[in-house]
Amino acid sequence: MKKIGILTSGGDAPGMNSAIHTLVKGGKQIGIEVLGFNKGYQGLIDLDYQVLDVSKSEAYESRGGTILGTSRCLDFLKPEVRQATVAKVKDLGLDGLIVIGGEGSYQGALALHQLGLNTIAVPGTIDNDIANTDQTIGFYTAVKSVVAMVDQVKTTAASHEFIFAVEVMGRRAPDIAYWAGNALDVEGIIYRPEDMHLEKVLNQIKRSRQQGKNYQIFIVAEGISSAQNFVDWLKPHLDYNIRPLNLGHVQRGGAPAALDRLLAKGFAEKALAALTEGSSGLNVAIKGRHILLQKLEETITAKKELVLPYFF
Ligand SMILES: Nc1ncnc2c1ncn2[C@@H]1O[C@H](COP(=O)(O)OP(=O)(O)OP(=O)(O)O)[C@@H](O)[C@H]1O
Ligand SMILES: O=P(O)(O)OC[C@H]1O[C@](O)(CO)[C@@H](O)[C@@H]1O
Repeated sequence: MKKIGILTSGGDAPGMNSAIHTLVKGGKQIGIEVLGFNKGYQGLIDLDYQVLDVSKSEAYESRGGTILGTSRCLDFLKPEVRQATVAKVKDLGLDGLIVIGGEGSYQGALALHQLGLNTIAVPGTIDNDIANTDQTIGFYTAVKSVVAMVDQVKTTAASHEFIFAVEVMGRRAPDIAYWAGNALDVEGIIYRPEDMHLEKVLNQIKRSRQQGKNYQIFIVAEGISSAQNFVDWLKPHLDYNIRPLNLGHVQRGGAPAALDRLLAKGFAEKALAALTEGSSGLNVAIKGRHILLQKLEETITAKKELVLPYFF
């Protein structure tokens, strides 16, 4: 094996650069050239890449985002585009590819494997929306950011006796809402459709006020409701002021937490070893303290669980 490619796809996630650096450094150590395709699958289609060296990847290793850029590439959804792309990258002499991304990117990685390009996927998304792995790269950092931002809004909430509906990211999975909401002392976490239950929410507010707390926080997973929609729904039934707060893309920013850097390094080492041994159609994952390889086809169809890092 002489030449491999790597790309980041879907939303960026803090820790992607740590994974990239580990792959570049690891590749160098075993004499493999590492091409970084720019802007996700778009770079693969256009053969738009950079030859990565350790001095560059090292400089960005501790930063958020991705030095390769990323995209949501609609062209890659077309089977004929994927087929032509595989032919082109094989002509380029590429022996294999590592895709770092979320659930959608996994679908793309599986398609490439089925077309005969050796491909390994690495879970990189703040959403933690991939089945059969405890965490994805970027998730810890996003939860940490959400907790810090909600802590920050508490003082103004208390001063004005406001209720805040705080919308957090997670299109297909409410993990950020669930973890951050449990880490914080909030009145409610709206992470399932049944949590939009008027009587339950009003009781949560009443109980909190009776206990002497003069502000309330509801964490709302974006897949269930927007902050504004939650406010519009609740406001007619309240005697208190309520405000929407959509935390938005700041959740994807910032430097990766140490745990995300560790995870990224472990994932990248495992993925590189698998690719260089000739494996394909696999993804890396973490279960408990073990980094594992799994079949992409099974991961994509498996049911995603929602769990905290411990059990009560
Ligand atoms: N079914 C599919 N077949 C082939 N490629 C796909 C498929 N679904 C998604 N992709 C490719 O993967 C890209 C990223 O997918 P998507 O936008 O869903 O983000 P993601 O990887 O799930 O990350 P995030 O969780 O951060 O949003 C898409 O833009 C597309 O190029
Ligand atoms: O940046 P975009 O394309 O608006 O995507 C936002 C989506 O990406 C994610 O942040 C995941 O990367 C989701 O939580 C969110 O719904």
